[in-house]
Amino acid sequence: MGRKAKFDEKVEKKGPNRKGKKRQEPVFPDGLLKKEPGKLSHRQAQRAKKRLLKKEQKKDARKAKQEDKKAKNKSFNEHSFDESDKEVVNANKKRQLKNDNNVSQPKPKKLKKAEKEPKLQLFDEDDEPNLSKVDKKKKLKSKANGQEFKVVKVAPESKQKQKVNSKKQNLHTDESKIATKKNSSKNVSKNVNKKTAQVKNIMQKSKANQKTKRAKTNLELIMNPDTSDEDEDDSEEEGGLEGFEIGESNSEDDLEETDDYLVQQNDDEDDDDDEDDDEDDEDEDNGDEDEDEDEDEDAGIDNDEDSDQDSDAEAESQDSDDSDDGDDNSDEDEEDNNLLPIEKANKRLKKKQEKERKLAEAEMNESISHQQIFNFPTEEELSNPTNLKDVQQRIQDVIMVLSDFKKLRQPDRSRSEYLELLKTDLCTYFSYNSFLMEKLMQMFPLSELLEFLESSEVQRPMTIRTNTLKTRRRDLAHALINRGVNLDPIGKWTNVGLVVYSSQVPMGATPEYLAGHYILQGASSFLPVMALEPKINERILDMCAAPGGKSSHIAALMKNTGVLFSNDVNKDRIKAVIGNFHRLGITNSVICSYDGRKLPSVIKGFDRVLLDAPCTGTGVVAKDPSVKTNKDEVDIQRCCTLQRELLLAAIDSVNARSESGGIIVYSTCSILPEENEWIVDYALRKRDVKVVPTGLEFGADGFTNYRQHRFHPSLKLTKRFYPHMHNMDGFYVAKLKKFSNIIPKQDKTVDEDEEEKTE
Ligand SMILES: C[S@@+](CC[C@H](N)C(=O)[O-])C[C@H]1O[C@@H](n2cnc3c(N)ncnc32)[C@H](O)[C@@H]1O
Repeated sequence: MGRKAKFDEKVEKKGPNRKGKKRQEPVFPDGLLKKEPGKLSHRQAQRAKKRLLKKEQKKDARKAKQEDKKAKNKSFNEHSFDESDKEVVNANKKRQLKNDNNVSQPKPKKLKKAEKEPKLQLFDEDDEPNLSKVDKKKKLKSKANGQEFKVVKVAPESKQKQKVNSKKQNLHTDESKIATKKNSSKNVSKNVNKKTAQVKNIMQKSKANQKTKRAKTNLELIMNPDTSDEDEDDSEEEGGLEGFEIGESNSEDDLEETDDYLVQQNDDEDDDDDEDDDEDDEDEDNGDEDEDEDEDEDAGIDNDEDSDQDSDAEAESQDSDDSDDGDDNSDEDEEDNNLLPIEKANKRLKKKQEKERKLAEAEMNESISHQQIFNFPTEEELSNPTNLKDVQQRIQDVIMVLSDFKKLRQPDRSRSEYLELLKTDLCTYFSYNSFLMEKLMQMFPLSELLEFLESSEVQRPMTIRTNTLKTRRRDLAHALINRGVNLDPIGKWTNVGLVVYSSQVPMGATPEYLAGHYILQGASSFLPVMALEPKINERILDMCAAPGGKSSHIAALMKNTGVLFSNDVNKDRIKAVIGNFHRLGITNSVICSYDGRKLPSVIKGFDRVLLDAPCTGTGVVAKDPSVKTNKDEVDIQRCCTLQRELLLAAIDSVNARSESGGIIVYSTCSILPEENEWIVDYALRKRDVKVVPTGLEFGADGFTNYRQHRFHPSLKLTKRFYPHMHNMDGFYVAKLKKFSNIIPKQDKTVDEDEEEKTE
């Protein structure tokens, strides 16, 4: 229950409406209600008085300044001014004074400069060769300060007002800015000679320009009579009127030319960069005149300048690599003062892009010209050891020549000579023996060969496989992360693999490892077992199992059911299988040590067989760099023969009538076709088997053509994996399905042919 408010008429009601109702009509003194029109209140009168006073002071100061300046410039002006035009003329003089600052001692100096045209063209380089860009910028700033310092004394205004006026002035000059920008891009590419010609033109045009300039001044004054001289500085810096001050005329002219002139002027602006420089130079001279200027005003301007300098400095730091642009930049910086920050940034970005484009072009041209002059090394040069950098360069050069052999070859050199030179250099650079390098050169296009060789130098990322007999990947990952292991799933293609980026503990000694929750295994080693697709309760043979990585994976997929025969001819290596199986909790296996070739005579009838055959290991050179140098033709031949025999034995061990299987997977960690497609192609001819898809979702297709050899088209279904393509060890996987247990009659001549082929 809420409490009821007690009504009391004496208590004043609250709330806007009630209050409004109750409030009496306001009573004002007579003076306020019956105010005489035009009569100001005391306060208003005071303000007006103040304003008037201030205006008077300003006017006086301006006049004093103008007179002072007039006196100074009298000697340079041929025309006298009418007293009746004093106001306008004074304003014109203000502008003229500023312009005069740009062209110190205007007429004589400028004429002198104009006479020395070549010097004008190379202002910064010739006159100030030792000035860095920063120095030049500083100098420009000091010039700018000088100008504004003087100007402020003529028309003292508060900093705020100056800013407002400056904005007004900017608006006023927007038209000219647009014209300038439209034309500046066209004009950037005009060369220094043109500028010289323009200086001459300037001399000729000066009279007309002077008229127009003054007309513009008048227009500005009409539109914005309070505009400070600082604003005028801005507009003139932008409009680039300086180049036209050489003319002598100060006479009053029509305003009609103004707009046209402004566009014309802006057209010319960029071309007159060097002239601007000269005038800046002269400004500096003028700066001396202004040293006695008003300190306060100067400080105000300086603050503005500081902010400009800050933004300039920032822009400069962004664009520091443009520092060699020298005088062009200085001019543009000055011009940039009138641009919005975004416009400045855009301008600089464009400039930078243009510079980068030119650099790239130059680099390309250099590279082409370098290539064009690539000389085949002499015998002496070849026999003398060169440094690796030179070898690397020569590799690139030769690859370039071979890529456009007709055009870039040396007429007296054959393609095979270039290839031989390339092989020698590749062997030197990557430390391969000549035989293996030749094999690789036969396999890959040259550009890909380089990629392969380079990636084969890099260790693959460490990967582990979760032992699903003991744990789940998520739990394992959690446990390892808690131990400071930085890891991720390998990829979508496996749900048991983890890639280890870094670890605070040795990955082969964590409690999880010792407990058998995972095994260290390269990602490529997952692939043959995935292709095998072991099923529970099957009889599976791993013919070459040691040290047991793939075998344990098979056991895990069989979920410790059925029987897994893990065989390896090497009894020492078999010990590693035993150790691993104990650790991983594998209980469905028989570990044996037979020569795989003889196994079918001992045991057969398997649902599936994995033959992870002994090979040259050309896919794992990052792991075992000795492969690069210690494998020769004999090794390959020996491997191939063994691989052929082992594969036939593997096929013979499988029961073609297996309900769930009849599958053979052949794999190697070699990328040589002799050890892969060649072997499978042989088996296709020897046994009643067919190549079936591996079921692996990635990998390059197996070869069907290799040099002069043609393999069965189904070999396309086999898969190749490369370090440079898949970021894993080089690997080969083929999956076969056996259709009959009948072994076709042996044809000895075919075997002999095969051996000849290998040779
Ligand atoms: C590439 S390794 C096998 C690696 C194994 N699959 C694994 O994942 O840990 C090749 C193995 O074949 C074995 N081997 C070589 N000749 C053999 C043969 N005639 N019979 C059986 N095994 C053989 C080697 O001892 C070697 O352990």
